[in-house]
Amino acid sequence: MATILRRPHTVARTSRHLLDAASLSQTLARRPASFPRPPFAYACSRSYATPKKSDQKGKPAKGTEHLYGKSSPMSSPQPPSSTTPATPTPDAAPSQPPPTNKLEPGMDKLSQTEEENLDYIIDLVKKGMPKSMAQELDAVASRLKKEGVPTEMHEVMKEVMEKGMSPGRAAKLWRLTGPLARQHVEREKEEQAATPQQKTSSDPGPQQNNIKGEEGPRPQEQEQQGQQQRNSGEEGQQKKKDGQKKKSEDMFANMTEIKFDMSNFLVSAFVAYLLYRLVVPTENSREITWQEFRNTFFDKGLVEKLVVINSNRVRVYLHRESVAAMYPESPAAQAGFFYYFSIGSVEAFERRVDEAQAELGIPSSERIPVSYHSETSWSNTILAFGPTLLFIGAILYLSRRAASGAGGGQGGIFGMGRSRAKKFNHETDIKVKFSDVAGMDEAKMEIMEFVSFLKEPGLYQKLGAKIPRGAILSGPPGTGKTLLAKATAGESGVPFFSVSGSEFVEMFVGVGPSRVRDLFANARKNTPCIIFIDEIDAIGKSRAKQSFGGGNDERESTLNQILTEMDGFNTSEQVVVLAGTNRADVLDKALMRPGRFDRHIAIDRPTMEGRKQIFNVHLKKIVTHEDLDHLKGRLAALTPGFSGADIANCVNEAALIAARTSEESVKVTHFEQAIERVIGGMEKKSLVLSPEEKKTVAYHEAGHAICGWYFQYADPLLKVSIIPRGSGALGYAQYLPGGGADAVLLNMRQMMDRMAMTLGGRVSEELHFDTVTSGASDDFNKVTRMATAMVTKWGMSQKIGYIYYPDSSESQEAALTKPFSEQTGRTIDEEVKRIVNEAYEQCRELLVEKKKEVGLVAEELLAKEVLSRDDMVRLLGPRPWESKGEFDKYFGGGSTSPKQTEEGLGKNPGGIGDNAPSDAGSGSGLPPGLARGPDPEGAPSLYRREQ
Ligand SMILES: Nc1ncnc2c1ncn2[C@@H]1O[C@H](COP(=O)(O)OP(=O)(O)OP(=O)(O)O)[C@@H](O)[C@H]1O
Repeated sequence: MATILRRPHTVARTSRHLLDAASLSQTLARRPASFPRPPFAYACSRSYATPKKSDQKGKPAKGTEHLYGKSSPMSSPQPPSSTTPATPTPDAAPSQPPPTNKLEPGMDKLSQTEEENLDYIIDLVKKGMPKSMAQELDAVASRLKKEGVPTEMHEVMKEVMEKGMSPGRAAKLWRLTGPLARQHVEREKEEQAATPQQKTSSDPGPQQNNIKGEEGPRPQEQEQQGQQQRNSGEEGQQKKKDGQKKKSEDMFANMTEIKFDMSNFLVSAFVAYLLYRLVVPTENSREITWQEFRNTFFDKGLVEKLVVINSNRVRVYLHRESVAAMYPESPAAQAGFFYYFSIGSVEAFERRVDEAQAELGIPSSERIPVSYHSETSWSNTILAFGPTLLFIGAILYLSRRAASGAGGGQGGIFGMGRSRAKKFNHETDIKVKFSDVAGMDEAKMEIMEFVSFLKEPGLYQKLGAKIPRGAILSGPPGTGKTLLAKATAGESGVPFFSVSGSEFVEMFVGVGPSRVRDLFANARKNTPCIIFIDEIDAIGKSRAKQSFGGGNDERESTLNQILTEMDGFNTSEQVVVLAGTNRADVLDKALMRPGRFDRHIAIDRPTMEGRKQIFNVHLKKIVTHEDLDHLKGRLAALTPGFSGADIANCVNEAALIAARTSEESVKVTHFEQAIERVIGGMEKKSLVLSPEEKKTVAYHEAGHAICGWYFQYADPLLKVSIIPRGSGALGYAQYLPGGGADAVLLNMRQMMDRMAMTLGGRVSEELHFDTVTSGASDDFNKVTRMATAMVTKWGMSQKIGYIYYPDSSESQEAALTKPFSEQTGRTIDEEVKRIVNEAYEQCRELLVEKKKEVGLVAEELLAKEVLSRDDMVRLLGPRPWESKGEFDKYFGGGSTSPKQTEEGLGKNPGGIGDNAPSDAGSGSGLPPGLARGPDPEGAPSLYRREQ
């Protein structure tokens, strides 16, 4: 016992084993609760009881044998041999054994039954334990037997035995175990102090065994033993006294150390037992039927009383002593075991009981008492409290997390207010350098200044120059804004905090500003450093615009906090704030003023040269044996309007396609397939067109192709296909934009040719079929938008003149009221119609003239599904107009004359049926900013800036 007490870890292990033992429910469930039967005489059995037949003893009542298989309600499974109690005899005295020890006042000796129960439980939990621990448990049991238990505890135990466990009784027992445990410890210590010699005796007690068995003696005990051996030898009396003094000090230390653990141990043992009883609830009760109840107990006069519980169950209280005498093997003879049966209604039950008693002729004075109880089961209680407990648990968990994570006032409730910014360590995480960012030389130049500021701040400060606080990088998605910011951190060798604007926005008020504060506080601790706020428009939208329709206070205060933090920077604090956005136009002006985001760096989609460089960066990462110079030029020419991210995606797609066909290296065809996929979407093999539909698509695409081939300012065709792609695009035609030349302006002729080419599909349908289809709606959309822009924005209509009318996407006023009068509106309509009609006439004229060629191309398309530029040259001869830019260099001949003009044209996948919102719809002739998907034209960039 003492050794358990000295070792908290041993106790912990013991407790764990107890719990383990309790969870062995499968095995244990089959074990009966073999509480010994109370050895009372069965004198209480009623006189009207059915005469006992000796041959019936221990057997089930007639007709009920089958109910329990081999066992009957009367039979009990084999109790554990170690605890099988002696069969009580009717005349056995129920009294306690004569006391051998004098008990302390307030202590009760355990009765024989209780001692046997204790032995049984100890046996139960000892299963699977190391021997040493089992011995410890035995020691606990023997002490309990020897010294008894407090009277109060004893009474509660009796109640539990009789009435079962209840939360109130459990709490009482819990409360009483603590003092008992302490008392045991003190006794143990006293005994050890009184008989020191016993420790060194040749017959070690269980405690000593435990020490050796587990871990060997502790240094203190080794010392004690050594000292005692010396004492028994020639050492003097003084040494002996010293040794004893030291030992008692040690004991005292141990005693104070283990008090808590001992009570823990007892409590755990108790809880383990409770758990066991919870897990194996059937051990104490068993359901029977009314017939079994009647035949086995009622008719034999064994029933003491009946308790109706919750109006649906009846608990049967038996005369245990009589049951034990009649059925010695039955669990019903054990204290605390009850049979119960279910009833439909209380009235029916009462009637049945009355009838049964009347049948047996029981006089009314001796009728079996029936009482009524309502009980809440433990499981119900747990279920009822479950949600509340879960809730409290969740709150505790969250608040602990907040307390541990916040590390101070910044955390706010549950750490909500802490910044979500990811910190990249400059030494390990940021490997990006400016050399990884291809193209955008001007942007790099501008941002380079921040690098030199972070590297050599003195250079600027000594001249009195104020260091710029930050820069906004704006541009379409995927153009490398984040990459550039990372490269800036990589080059300057400082930590980099990256956060998205949307991460400041939360449903709780005050979280946004709190996160901003936290972010900047973190940054200040790590100076010099760079903060990058991506998608800053999520919080930095113009406050004036937000207020329209209610506004958003939370977002506004987050923005205000950013402004304040940026103002609050000390000029010598080397924190640079970079922000990325796709919509610089919607940002609040206050963000852009000097002293905050001083610089505005626009990053546009890459030019031909930029694309070449980006391809160069990404091609290095994959295996290809192509001539890199030629390849990157060709691919750059094929991908006008692609952003850096599109290019990275294309290269990766190409590698995937090559891998799918188990190629050794990635070839040009793989890249071209990848580009087609990025532009037009996946081929839709599942979409099977009828022959008529296919013919219509072929003539539609042929119409576009012929226009592109013969109009001087239209885009030269590169490829045309009638394999459906993406969502809704039935045909697909790829045009080459001015040989890759990055044109920045579109003149009126180009626009007219583009519009005429876009209408080529429908005109071809009209010329070759009786009727037309719905597939050209997207073409009309593009043409209309371009014609409208010509009239309302580009001053290309004499009737409207040189006036700019913003559309609804550009200004809120325009969204509410048209910026022109009714009269002007009508004139605009007329002018748009006129321009579209002119384009139509131009197209029709050409296609009537080239009707034969349209037929040729369409038939070839029907046969081959895909036509390349070479096929077109084969069918139609060389294109009558010269190629532009580096077209011939990358795509071979096909044109008749040398370079002539510098124009930017786009691919036009505006095939029939691509009215659906597909990427393939990023068609020709769209005014800047109106195209969807990868912008096909280099040209419109100028217009975008003007808008
Ligand atoms: N100039 C470039 N050079 C090399 N790779 C680039 C370039 N631009 C973009 N990329 C590639 O595109 C990927 C995405 O770029 P990034 O995340 O920087 O775009 P972004 O402009 O920040 O986009 P968003 O506006 O959607 O946040 C990069 O990881 C890189 O692989």
